Amino acid sequence: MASQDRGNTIYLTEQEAERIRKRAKERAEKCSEVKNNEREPREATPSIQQATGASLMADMGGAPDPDMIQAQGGTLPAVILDQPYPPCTVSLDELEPMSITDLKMETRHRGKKLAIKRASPVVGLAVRSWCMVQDEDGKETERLEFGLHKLRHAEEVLELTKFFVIKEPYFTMTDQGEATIRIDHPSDLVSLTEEIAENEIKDATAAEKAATRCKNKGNAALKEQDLPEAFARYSEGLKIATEHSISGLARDIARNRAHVSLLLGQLDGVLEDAKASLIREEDARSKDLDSKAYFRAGSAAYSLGQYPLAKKLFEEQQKLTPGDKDGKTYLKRITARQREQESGTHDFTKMRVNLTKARSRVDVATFTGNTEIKDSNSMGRGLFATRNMAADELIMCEKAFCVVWGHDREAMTAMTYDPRDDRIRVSPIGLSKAIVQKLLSNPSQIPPVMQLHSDHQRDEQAIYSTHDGPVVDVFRVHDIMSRNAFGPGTQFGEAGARNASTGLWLHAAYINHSCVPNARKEYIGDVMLVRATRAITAGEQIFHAYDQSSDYDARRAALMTTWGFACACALCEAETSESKDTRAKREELRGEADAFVAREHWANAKRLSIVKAQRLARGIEETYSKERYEGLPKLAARSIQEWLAKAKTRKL
Ligand SMILES: C[S@@+](CC[C@H](N)C(=O)[O-])C[C@H]1O[C@@H](n2cnc3c(N)ncnc32)[C@H](O)[C@@H]1O
Repeated sequence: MASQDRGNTIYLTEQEAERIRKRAKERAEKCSEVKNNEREPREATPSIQQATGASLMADMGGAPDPDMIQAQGGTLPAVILDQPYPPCTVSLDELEPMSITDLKMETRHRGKKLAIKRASPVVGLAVRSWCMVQDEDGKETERLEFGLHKLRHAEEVLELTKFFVIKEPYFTMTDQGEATIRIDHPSDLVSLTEEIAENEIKDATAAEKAATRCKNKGNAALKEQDLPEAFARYSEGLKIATEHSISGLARDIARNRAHVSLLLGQLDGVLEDAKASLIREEDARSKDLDSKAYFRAGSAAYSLGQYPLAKKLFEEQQKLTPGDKDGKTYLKRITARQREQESGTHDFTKMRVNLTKARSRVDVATFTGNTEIKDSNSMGRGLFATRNMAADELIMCEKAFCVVWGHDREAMTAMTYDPRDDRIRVSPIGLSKAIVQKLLSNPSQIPPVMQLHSDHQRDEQAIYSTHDGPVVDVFRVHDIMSRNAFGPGTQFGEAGARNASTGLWLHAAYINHSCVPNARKEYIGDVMLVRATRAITAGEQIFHAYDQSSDYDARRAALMTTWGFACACALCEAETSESKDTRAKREELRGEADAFVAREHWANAKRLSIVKAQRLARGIEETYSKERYEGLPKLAARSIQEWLAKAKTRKL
């Protein structure tokens, strides 16, 4: 079995594919057999010993990983999506406590919460991690598994602390038939990172001492570059200081936390904390501190692409510390971004020149002014032109919401099996991990991402946050990524299906496919440019080609597997109405022509080669009926025609 990965191919033999399907089926059967059964108690000591041994092995890189499979040329993870379920959307204080002994097999314990402590080291595997956990009193032991989204700020969540509360725990089975509590949605696991017990804080003086201790610990962690720890300590201190109305200290901690959040890419939080930290007094020190807060908030607004807000914040900063050079530089950049955003007049040459592997994320504004999103009938929503555009004109240009480059550590490709349609696909799961992380860090971005198309719509009312933080449905992110991600190509030389670069562009995601498109995509780093391939009139729908293969069967199969639709464009209609033999003959000739192009470089072409190329081109063209293909592209002849055009420009 071959699976297409946007140009590259990963092969999975029929036997391997069958093994994945069988594993999924057997697990589903076992789960339904044991549904609602009582949990079988575990013995603490051997369970913990087993996890400790497995963790050691994993750290040494020698632990057997049941998720890894052998595919063409090496191993890669196989992820069975199982039946997706939604994340918990209520706050901890609305859930009823339960204990490990209350767990029922194959059950999502709705309305319940389970407080646990980690009782073993974490076994960190490629896709999921697991460990042993116990009730708070240590009497019952159970296995806990965290799925694909197990990391936060590149660290194992299960290792960040020892104490957790699981919201609406899901008790199920591993593929190997072992009982386990399973976390898929990161928001279903609340880490209790607080170090100071509430009963230690007896009065305002004790509260001030405790909050100051947290602040100092946060500062020390920041010095050590341990940002998650600094964030946790500042958060704890801020909570104590706010609850006890110690306003000066609360402002100091909020200002420091804004700095850490900026470094962690938690931009929404920077804006909130920086605002909360403002002193608004006239003395020099207060002005200086407020200037810092405005600078942090302005930087966050800039990174979020909120240029009018960023401008306002940097102007405030300049009032407090007139002439500050860094603030001034930002104001200049904001003016440039606003111009780009309004008019689409970007300096693409400069963008290209400044692009490097290390600086692949380009500092430019998104421009969408020539387009609008509207209903596109059978294709769902689509992108439409709001004015006439000439051939080659820029229709839109957009900075990626998220890109994972092949050379990034996060790049990870897996074979995913989806029991909902029984298909095995090559999935850039590194991208869905990165999207989930970005959404958890920036909850304001959750609605625009969740509004994107997916085949599996949920009808329940979407809730994107609780008192415990943002809620991200990871199954939905996976479904959305599967239908909306594109590859920005091999701009930095990396190649291969295993580490292909992929990204998500939120506005361009509304562009539908046609095999006879009126637009083409180009990339400069993480920026997608969409240009008209012919004149476009206002009101016309914009189309680009998701798949450009000239092989009718391969193209239609890829459109169905990767994108879930059967194309009904004029070219597909023409090809569908032809006989199989005609299409097969054309494919054979295209194969010959492509081999010729690969063999003979146009720059060295002799007269004889040109004659041969002309014959090949003619042969392909003759397979196209004149009437049927009137005004339609002859895709199979594309590469040989391009070769001929280039060869003829040379003087022979
Ligand atoms: C990237 S999204 C495009 C925007 C999408 N139509 C929407 O409503 O958000 C890709 C999905 O759009 C639909 N689509 C795109 N081109 C199509 C076409 N030519 N015919 C039918 N459906 C199409 C398919 O459902 C596909 O998975």
